[in-house]
Amino acid sequence: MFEYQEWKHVFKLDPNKEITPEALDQICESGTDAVIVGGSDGVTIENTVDLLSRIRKHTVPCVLEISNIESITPGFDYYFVPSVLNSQNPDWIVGLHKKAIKEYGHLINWDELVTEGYCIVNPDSKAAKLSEAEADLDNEDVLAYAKMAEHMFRLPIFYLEYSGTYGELDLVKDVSTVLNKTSFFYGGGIKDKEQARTMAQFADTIVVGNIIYEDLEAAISTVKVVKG
Ligand SMILES: CC(C)=CCC/C(C)=C/CC/C(C)=C/CC/C(C)=C/CC/C(C)=C/CC/C(C)=C/CC/C(C)=C/COP(=O)(O)OP(=O)(O)O
Ligand SMILES: O=P(O)(O)OC[C@@H](O)CO
Ligand SMILES: [Mg+2]
Repeated sequence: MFEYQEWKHVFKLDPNKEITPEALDQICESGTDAVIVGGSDGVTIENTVDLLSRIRKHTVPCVLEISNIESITPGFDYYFVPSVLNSQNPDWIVGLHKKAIKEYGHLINWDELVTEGYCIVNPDSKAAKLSEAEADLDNEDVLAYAKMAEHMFRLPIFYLEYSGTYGELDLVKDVSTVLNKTSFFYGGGIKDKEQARTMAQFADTIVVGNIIYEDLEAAISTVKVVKG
């Protein structure tokens, strides 16, 4: 399956973290719909190309989630570009994007570029700090961002980012009811199959990240409950 709108489960691998060849084989052959390569710090062209070349031994679709201009490299199936809707600094919403497009616009295959409307709701996460997100939001704020993503900006993806901590189910449920055309990605704190199953009831796609590096077996177990 290649179309990201159909993905139910994805793993996010951090180029700045070590993963053994055996663990990477298990992730890529797990039955997940795709592997996203991305992280908020220490992402370089070297560790990105290294991880891409290792993942490419497998057939799983592979996405670069761009966190800085310097580590963009050809060879991914898609380029996911975050725009942090709740950032207080326009650089993280459109500013860095304008700079990148001015410089590399002629190289962009627009069919491979997919914009993610990020709403970062864990104020302690690295991503929130880096992108200067106003993350202490109430549920109505988050729902407003979700509606904005779909109806105003017509973004392909709304990404509710709890990075590092498990989210509030009622909010995830409510977000799912306001999104129809925009795909709803949920990420943050999924550590076992029960948590994966719960969030996958409401999100179109769940993103499993850090647990890969803490408990590989638990990470792998999140695939089957979501994909069947
Ligand atoms: C040659 C070639 C292939 C050309 C292609 C050209 C192309 C695709 C150009 C792209 C143009 C473009 C629009 C680029 C955007 C540039 C850019 C830098 C945008 C900013 C992105 C952004 C807002 C980043 C903020 C941080 C963020 C939201 C990162 C996402 C990843 C994330 C949340 C990871 C989780 O954090 P983690 O590191 O795992 O944290 P822990 O360590 O705590 O777990
Ligand atoms: O690492 P975790 O907490 O699983 O979060 C996944 C992803 O949303 C991070 O960008
Ligand atoms: Mg992480």
